[in-house]
Amino acid sequence: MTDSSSIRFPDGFLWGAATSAYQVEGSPLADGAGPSNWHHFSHQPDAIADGGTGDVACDHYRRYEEDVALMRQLGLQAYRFSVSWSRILPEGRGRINPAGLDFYRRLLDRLLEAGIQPCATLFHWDLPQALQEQGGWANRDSANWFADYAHILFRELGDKVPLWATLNEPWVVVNDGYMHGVHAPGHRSLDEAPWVAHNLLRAHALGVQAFRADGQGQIGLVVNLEPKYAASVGPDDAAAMSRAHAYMNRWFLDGVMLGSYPDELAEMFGQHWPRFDLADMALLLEPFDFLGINYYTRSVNRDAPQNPPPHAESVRQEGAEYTEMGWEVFPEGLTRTLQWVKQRYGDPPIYITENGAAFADPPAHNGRVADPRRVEYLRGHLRAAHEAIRLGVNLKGYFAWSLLDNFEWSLGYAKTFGLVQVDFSSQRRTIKDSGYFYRDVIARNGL
Ligand SMILES: OC[C@@H]1[C@@H](O)[C@H](O)[C@@H](O)c2[nH]c(CCc3ccccc3)c[n+]21
Repeated sequence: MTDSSSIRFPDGFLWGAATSAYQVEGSPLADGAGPSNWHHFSHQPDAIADGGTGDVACDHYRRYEEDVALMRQLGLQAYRFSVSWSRILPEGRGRINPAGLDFYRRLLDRLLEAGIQPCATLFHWDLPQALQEQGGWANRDSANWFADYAHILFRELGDKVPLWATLNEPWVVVNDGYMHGVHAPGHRSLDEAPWVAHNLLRAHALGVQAFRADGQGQIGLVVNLEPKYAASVGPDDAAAMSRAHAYMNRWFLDGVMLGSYPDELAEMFGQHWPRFDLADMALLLEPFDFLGINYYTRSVNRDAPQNPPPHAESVRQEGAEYTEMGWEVFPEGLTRTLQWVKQRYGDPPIYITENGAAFADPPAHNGRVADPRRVEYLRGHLRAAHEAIRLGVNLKGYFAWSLLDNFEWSLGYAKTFGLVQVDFSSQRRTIKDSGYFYRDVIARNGL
């Protein structure tokens, strides 16, 4: 039963949609670009579920003008995208590739002409392969490599970008790339993971300092958060929930907002947990302007001592609705998560920088794609976001994930999140019903 009462968001609330470079651009080596670690990883046998790679993706590198026209059709006020580091710096540092900068200048000019606010993420997982080969984020120098890259973007593109984010979801880089090995670089190392997390946050802080020196606009950090519940009232499951909460939700935010890491992490990593310099922890506290929160689902946890940290596993909920990712549809978790951030971290300005769902959409028919489950997912989560605003959360905007069906990392192209369907054999775009629903939400500034 959908609640039919109408709701209105505050004046000036920012409505957008999001993508990332490796997932939509294609042409990974065009015009002097260097390979990223995701280019390298996706070409490894069996790395990607359907054997997909980002070689073509949505061909956005060449079709960006058509895609900006789609954004206008949807009435987007903002567009969140990421910059491919290895287009700008083919070897990750040193020599700049002017053609790489020129692509993003063209994209930014089209967006500004269309009255769409660019929101640029500096790093959305695609590290230059040349830097991966020097240890990547496990190398303490990675923070400086990132700061130099950031400085170039602020200098070259800064006058066209009002909203910047340093990193997208450091937790996923650590968990999927260094703990479970299912994302680039495909490592499984309890010794590397804590250092990778730490160097990512050092990079974020040095990036913010570079921004303060010569950036314009606002800069933030984007994290994925998921409220954790206990599968039973027993102490073991409660402890598992607490470990899972520390591991996903508190690790990075405590680092940059409180200057410390949760004690549970040292406990669960044991002798693999390093001793971090106090000077480093002070650097992490470099203040930034907003928090980007990516919300999709919650998880219900039980104790799993045999698992790597956080020694927990999620339990499927009988009778609940799930997306194609196996993620429970749980909009109330968004309200709860936003309230938790407000209370724990001092009421920072927040953007929902990603929210969306993968459902098995039908092929386009007569120029239409019926995706009612995605419409209901978005409706429910927009209501939850509005409830958080009513409860006093300083929520400034919302970006739907994603503008386009795209490359869903290790799952390839089968999982579709787009407001717009992409037929990858023809590259034809078709706005789905959820895209038209979202267009109307933006036009009404509410439901
Ligand atoms: O999975 C959908 C999207 C990705 O396509 C985005 O690139 C990424 O920013 C993103 N993060 C999340 C939530 C965190 C997560 C990512 C991957 C696997 C499990 C959880 C969901 N998504």
